Amino acid sequence: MILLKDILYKVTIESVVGSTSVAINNLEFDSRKVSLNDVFVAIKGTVSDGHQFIKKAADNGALAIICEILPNTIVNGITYVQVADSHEAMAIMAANYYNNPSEELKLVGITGTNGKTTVSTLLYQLFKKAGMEAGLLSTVKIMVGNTEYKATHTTPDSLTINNYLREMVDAGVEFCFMEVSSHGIHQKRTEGLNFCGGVFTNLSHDHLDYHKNFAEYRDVKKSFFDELSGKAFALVNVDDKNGVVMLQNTKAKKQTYALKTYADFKAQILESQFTGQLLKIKNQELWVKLIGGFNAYNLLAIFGTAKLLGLKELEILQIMSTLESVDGRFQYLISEKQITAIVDYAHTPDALKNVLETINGIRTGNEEVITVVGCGGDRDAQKRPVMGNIAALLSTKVIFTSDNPRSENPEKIIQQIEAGVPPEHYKKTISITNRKEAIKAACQMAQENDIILIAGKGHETYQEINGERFDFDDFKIASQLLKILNK
Ligand SMILES: CC(=O)N[C@H]1[C@@H](OP(=O)(O)OP(=O)(O)OC[C@H]2O[C@@H](n3ccc(=O)[nH]c3=O)[C@H](O)[C@@H]2O)O[C@H](CO)[C@@H](O)[C@@H]1O[C@H](C)C(=O)N[C@@H](C)C(=O)N[C@H](CCC(=O)O)C(=O)O
Ligand SMILES: Nc1ncnc2c1ncn2[C@@H]1O[C@H](COP(=O)(O)OP(=O)(O)OP(=O)(O)O)[C@@H](O)[C@H]1O
Ligand SMILES: N[C@H](CCC[C@H](N)C(=O)O)C(=O)O
Ligand SMILES: [Mg+2]
Repeated sequence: MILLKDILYKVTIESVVGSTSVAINNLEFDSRKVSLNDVFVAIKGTVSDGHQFIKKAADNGALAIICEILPNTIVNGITYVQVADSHEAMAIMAANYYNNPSEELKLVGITGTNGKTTVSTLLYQLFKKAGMEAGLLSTVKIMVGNTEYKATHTTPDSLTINNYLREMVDAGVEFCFMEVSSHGIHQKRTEGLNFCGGVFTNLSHDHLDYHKNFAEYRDVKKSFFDELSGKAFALVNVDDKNGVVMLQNTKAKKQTYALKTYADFKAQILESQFTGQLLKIKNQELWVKLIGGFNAYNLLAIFGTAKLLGLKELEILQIMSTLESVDGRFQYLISEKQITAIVDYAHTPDALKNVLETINGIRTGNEEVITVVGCGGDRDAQKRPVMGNIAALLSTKVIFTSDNPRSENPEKIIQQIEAGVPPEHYKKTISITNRKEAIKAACQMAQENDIILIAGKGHETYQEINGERFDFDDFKIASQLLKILNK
């Protein structure tokens, strides 16, 4: 039996109407999911305000309402708890409800604009290969040991997080690696969790639709490190100028990694090829299968984290050389006619630039680099012309197309991307709204040894148009088309 007052432990309460010594059933933040004796948390969202659904929750049988503003009508028999911040209250209550699972395993949060999925997934793989029980909360999937669940968010809501963490603890998981998105931090989805470490990958342009400006976006990320405990570690990339910003006010043990500057964990890239790269870490040379300078950073972050979590250096390096790239991250195939098709989740300017620079760095001759790219609808519109510019400057041919248009007009999105193309590069770009047709055109254009980059959707297996999701898989489509076209 769980009492309301037990899950309110550590919540900042402003006032209470009714008794908190009542036995509760579930905790919910969506009135539509409330049933008899549940607790409903009213949250001010980005689209609607949960306070408007308090009556609906009561009608559905809620026993207690947690809210920032008490409703005008108080129903007898329901307990109302007024809190300073519903998001925060829900996260703390969720942790209490599931008996604080984050304190029973080693939880590491990975944040930054790019690289979160890569770093957290590789850490999960590394720890499993080292014989540990591991868990993963990522954009691509959720893993509780070997059991896979579908992910809906990069960082799920606090109830979902704590639910999975409890399942992990019960399954004997010792280490959990989770992505911490800026939306997640801002909406306090990770509040009340006990992190034993935080990792910062990098910070560049994204989500300027949600955050007021870059400074706010940076400060939201920083607040994650501000809240780490003195027992935790904060491992940051100091080649990124915002790395030191993340460490400014943290109580955690400060640790750094870098390729270019002085740091606790350093690496050198000795050689780069299409099939991998040769790295030097701690005077040990190792061949890794992941390519690109950005992956050297990701691998160094993994090395540092694993070391800080107590694994032996040599074992870490041995396992690192066996790690495979994550689904939809520089996933490539070479066709019969020696055309290389690469699918990559680059959906930010920095990621697109890195991936194209990596491709250009390993080109051997005069191959064409044909980029197929778009930008998501209902997301940061400011990044569109910037990505258009990068695609045009770093490719020999570009086909602008749709990503997930969501509720927006796909042609308008493409026009905004095209606005960033310098006039002297107009000739090399075309636009084809239908993504499958765009990939087909790229496959038709490609000749022996050419490289096709299909960017933005990576592992996604759908395309969202007008609120509807259709089956769509960049990698499958490209491989089928290259076969059909006898390329
Ligand atoms: C913009 C955003 O982050 N939205 C998230 C937010 O929803 P919201 O604020 O829009 O909620 P709302 O619809 O306004 O509703 C407010 C409240 O009323 C409640 N409600 C609503 C209707 C009703 O009938 N009854 C009711 O009780 C809702 O349950 C909610 O508690 O809170 C919801 C619950 O946690 C999230 O599912 C939802 O994610 C949406 C689906 C989303 O697309 N989020 C993306 C942008 C996101 O979070 N992305 C980041 C990764 C980004 C990255 O790093 O690249 C992520 O971590 O996934
Ligand atoms: N360390 C890095 N620095 C810059 N770019 C990177 C880095 N790691 C990966 N990328 C690029 O960013 C893309 C997305 O990588 P990944 O999925 O690991 O990032 P993410 O932070 O999880 O993204 P999201 O915010 O969508 O969850 C990759 O496909 C690659 O192009
Ligand atoms: N986590 C990111 C993913 C973007 C992926 C891209 N394919 C798009 O749909 O914009 C977001 O939700 O903003
Ligand atoms: Mg991710």
